[in-house]
Amino acid sequence: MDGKVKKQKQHQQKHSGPKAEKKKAKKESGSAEEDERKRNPKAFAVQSATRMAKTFHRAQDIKTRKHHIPLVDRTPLKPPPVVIVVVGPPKVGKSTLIRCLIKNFTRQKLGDICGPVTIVSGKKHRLTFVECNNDINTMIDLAKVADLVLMLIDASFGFEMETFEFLNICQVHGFPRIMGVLTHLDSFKNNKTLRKTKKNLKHRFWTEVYQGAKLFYLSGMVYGEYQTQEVKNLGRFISVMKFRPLVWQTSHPYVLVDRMEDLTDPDKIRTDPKCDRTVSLYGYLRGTHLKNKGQVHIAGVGDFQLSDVNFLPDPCPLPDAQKKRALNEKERLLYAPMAGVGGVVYDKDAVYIDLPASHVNQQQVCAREV
Ligand SMILES: Nc1nc2c(ncn2[C@@H]2O[C@H](COP(=O)(O)OP(=O)(O)OP(=O)(O)O)[C@@H](O)[C@H]2O)c(=O)[nH]1
Repeated sequence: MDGKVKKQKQHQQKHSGPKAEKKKAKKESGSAEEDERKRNPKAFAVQSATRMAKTFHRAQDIKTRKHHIPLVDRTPLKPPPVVIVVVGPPKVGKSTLIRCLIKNFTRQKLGDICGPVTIVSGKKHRLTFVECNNDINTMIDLAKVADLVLMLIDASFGFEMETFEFLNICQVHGFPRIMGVLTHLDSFKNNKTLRKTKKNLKHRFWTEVYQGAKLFYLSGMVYGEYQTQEVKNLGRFISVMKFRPLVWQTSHPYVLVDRMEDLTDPDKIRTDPKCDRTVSLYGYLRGTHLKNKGQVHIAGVGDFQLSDVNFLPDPCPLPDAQKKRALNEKERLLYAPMAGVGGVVYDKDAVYIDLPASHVNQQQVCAREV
């Protein structure tokens, strides 16, 4: 061979003649698919009735899911943080899970979980974690305001009364989104039992919540924390989740108080410990507009009249709009005033800045030098 490759003749499409006309007619009628079905009926026949039923059900499910009555989206441009309530029987791992999720999002370690903890989890997302105590009043209050419920279940024990109680309470004001989390999976030594338990609990959970409800598995602990990858997956799932506003939540103004300040004169309290107190409550306003001087109900306390409503700077602001994918360290904010972290605390008349111990020492040294 002399190295030259002979060029193949290219296919020339016919534009005239009987074949071309036939093709053109076929194209215009658009019955190619019909034709195929006729020509090869076996390929399009139902192979398995079960699979066919499943496909049909799935298609119908997706169709009906779209049939929701459209709701007016009243959320402001910068929506308040999403409320995530962590529920479960005692010692199931609620505090551990919140601590791990906070560490996953903000890279900060929190000691005690006390009151709501708000974090910036993404460019447009903020989350508020609340641990639900196992008394009926807390459950009722939190079921109303929850956007997402993380329902912790001790796999070595199974479902407990607290879980069912909370589920029943949830039905009153509209069901928030519920996600199950199985813990204590490391107590199973036998793989077969573990698989069986997981399956049983999953089906039980589906019966209680809805078919196909998401259930996460936390398969063990490393140095007192859940496995990083599992927590990361759970965090990712939470932060991209979409929430359908519940009717109760969109028709009422409500505040999940994350900080309280007693403004009563200490002298007055000393002389009469049961005197009327003046308190200021802080929190993000959710739902509808809150009227100044209006009547409010404080859960577990009673009905009161507001003396004043004020806007305060956002203690946990979203990052400024910038074109980048992830948050930087400065933007991963954490606000948990009841747990005593967060750095900056806004009061009615003052701003407190928490300085770490090392910082304080440095300043004192500087002052002495001066
Ligand atoms: N082996 C094992 N231990 C766990 C697991 N989850 C939690 N624990 C342990 O269970 C204990 C209780 O965890 P917490 O996070 O304090 O549980 P809690 O639900 O907040 O408890 P209360 O606030 O008292 O209701 C801790 O010592 C954890 O180390 C798990 O998956 N496996």
